[in-house]
Amino acid sequence: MSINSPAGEELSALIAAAGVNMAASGSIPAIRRVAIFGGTHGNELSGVFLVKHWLKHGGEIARPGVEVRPFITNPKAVEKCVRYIDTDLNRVFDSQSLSSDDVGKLPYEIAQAQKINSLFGPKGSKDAYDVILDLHNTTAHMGATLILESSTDDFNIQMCKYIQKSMAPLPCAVLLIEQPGVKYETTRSIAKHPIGVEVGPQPQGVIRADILYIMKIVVQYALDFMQYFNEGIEFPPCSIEVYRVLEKIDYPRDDNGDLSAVIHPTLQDQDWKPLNPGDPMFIAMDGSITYYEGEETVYPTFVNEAAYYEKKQAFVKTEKVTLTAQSIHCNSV
Ligand SMILES: CC(=O)N[C@@H](CC(=O)O)C(=O)O
Ligand SMILES: [Zn+2]
Repeated sequence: MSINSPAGEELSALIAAAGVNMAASGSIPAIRRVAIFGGTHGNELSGVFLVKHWLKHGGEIARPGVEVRPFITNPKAVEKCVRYIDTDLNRVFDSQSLSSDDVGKLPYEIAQAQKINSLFGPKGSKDAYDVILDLHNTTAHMGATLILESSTDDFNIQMCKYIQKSMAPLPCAVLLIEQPGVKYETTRSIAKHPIGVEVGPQPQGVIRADILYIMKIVVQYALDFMQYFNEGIEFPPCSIEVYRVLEKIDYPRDDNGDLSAVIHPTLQDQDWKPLNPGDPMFIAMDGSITYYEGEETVYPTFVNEAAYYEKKQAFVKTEKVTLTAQSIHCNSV
């Protein structure tokens, strides 16, 4: 069938209606500005340590034709080794906080968010950085995890695929936090292609060499991917399995809001493993157990994350889904 035939025209119209642009398919500008954020939470020390290291030894993250800028995003929280001073920096990159002009009276992290947005954004604009890798640690047994905020960013899906292949046989999960109601306005969200790097388990205020090493190689593979992309390598269509966040689950609590049960031992450290209907979730001091009563198997993660007690979150339920990306290549080689 020729593309000029009436049937061909019909087909093109159908393809156009489906939102597929055949001519520009997968053609993306070169990556020119990349930021590596550490200390978004001041007590997650792998990212703080790596960013401080790279501020002195920039050669390790340098890539031809790319500005790679390491940056401590919450210096006061880093100094005090706390998650935040006034409010969680990784929740305040919404348009209202970013435009609030109560200068002088602003909570520290809101002022800091505005400063970061003017240096690396503005969020949603053409001047925003191309990629931001934001480095976090978790007290949960998640291993290496990449956090995606969009299921349709082909560049990021391809980058996740590349990092996963490079890490093997070490696992590298991908968590998709796109769900309305669960999604939050992250520091990295000001970039065109935001990626969270979450590695655990590591206690708050502690650095473990194994966790540090995993975080370091994830960043290096991400930079390698961007370099190959800029050099004109075409990445063929791919698919990745991701864990899509469904909902947060809180601990059982008493009338005062205090915990009345803790994570059950058979769920502790079992991030990414199936939780089936009837499986234990929590156990109280009298030995009574709260069971999972849903109908579907789910995959819990962020199980017993220390920072989430105040957020009323014992773990998040996820489901496994497949994301696909079309082939991508750089349009400015
Ligand atoms: C433990 C931790 O801080 N996790 C991050 C996850 C993310 O960056 O999306 C957060 O809650 O902001
Ligand atoms: Zn964090």
